[in-house]
Amino acid sequence: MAAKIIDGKAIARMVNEETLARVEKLKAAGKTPGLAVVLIGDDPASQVYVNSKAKKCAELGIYSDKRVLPADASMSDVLDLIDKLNRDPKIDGILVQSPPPPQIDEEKVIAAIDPDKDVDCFHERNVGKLLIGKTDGFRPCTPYGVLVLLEKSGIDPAGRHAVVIGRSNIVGKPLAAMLMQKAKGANATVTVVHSGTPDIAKYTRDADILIAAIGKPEFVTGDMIKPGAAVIDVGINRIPNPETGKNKLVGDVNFQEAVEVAGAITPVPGGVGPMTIAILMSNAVTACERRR
Ligand SMILES: NC(=O)C1=CN([C@@H]2O[C@H](COP(=O)(O)OP(=O)(O)OC[C@H]3O[C@@H](n4cnc5c(N)ncnc54)[C@H](OP(=O)(O)O)[C@@H]3O)[C@@H](O)[C@H]2O)C=CC1
Ligand SMILES: Nc1nc(=O)c2c([nH]1)NC[C@@H]1CN(c3ccc(C(=O)N[C@@H](CCC(=O)O)C(=O)O)cc3)C=[N+]21
Repeated sequence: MAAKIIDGKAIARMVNEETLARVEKLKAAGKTPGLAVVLIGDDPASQVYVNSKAKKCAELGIYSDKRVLPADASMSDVLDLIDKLNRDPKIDGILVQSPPPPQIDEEKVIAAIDPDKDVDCFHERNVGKLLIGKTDGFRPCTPYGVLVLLEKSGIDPAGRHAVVIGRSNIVGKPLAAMLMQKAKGANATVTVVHSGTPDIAKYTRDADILIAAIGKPEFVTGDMIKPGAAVIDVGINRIPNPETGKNKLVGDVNFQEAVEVAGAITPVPGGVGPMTIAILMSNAVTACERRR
């Protein structure tokens, strides 16, 4: 039996509607939330993301300030810009598109962002708060997007075995922290597997909720999934499509196989991606509500 398809676009639309109402309330009080998106270099994939963020801002009435620095920008160019944006009263949120070019030390850039404007939730202060369960402010966009997808699909992680493939600072690690969190958290039993794990399938086959965030096209095959499990595919990979000669977008999960085994599954595109943007917008509005 084929799995239920979790519609990330529809759930993102629900989140965006709530965000729009919050924006309207702020505007009625004379406050317009503002988001700065910083892009260093001209990577085409990054440009697509940055433009879709600006477009969503426009749709929701959020002021957006897109700043593009040349690919050979220096560390001090970037830090000067961050400093300006930190002090700009119109700007509530700052996002620096990842990954930056090699001469830029991403860790230092993130550390320079005012934590109250850190809508990605990448700053060590916000990451630390997340880990100790003090999420009174921002939640990281993609991991929180995953939790909202589960919640709105009626899948409660409490007491279930959640297996996360990948341990990056922006997806796997914060997601594992949020899934295991007790108070106001998902209260799941969490296993994290990664490139240092021999026999990954041994763990994934026991997962009630399986989340793939590795950046390897169609890595998760049908035989790695427990029948009836919820499968959340975070991966965004562009691979050549021999039929059209162009690139196509695939996730970290072999959808064709997985859909036959899983109980519920997110597609790529139209799964986690739209949620990431929706939570980012919500965080920008939260930043405005808190700052002003
Ligand atoms: N939909 C969305 O909104 C978003 C999608 N993405 C996508 O999600 C994917 C993951 O992103 P991100 O976390 O940033 O990626 P990173 O490359 O930063 O991290 C990948 C993680 O997967 C692990 N890994 C890589 N290959 C394997 C393997 N063969 N077996 C087991 N583990 C492996 C790595 O292990 P190790 O730690 O040892 O290197 C690492 O922990 C990408 O496709 C990215 O494009 C990312 C952000 C948002
Ligand atoms: N500072 C920073 N913050 C990020 O949040 C961040 C980042 N850097 N660097 C790159 C990753 C990736 N990411 C995505 C956002 C939306 C979609 C998305 O909307 N995807 C659509 C498809 C879009 C397409 O067709 O390319 C979908 O899945 O339906 C995907 C990926 C955010 N990231």
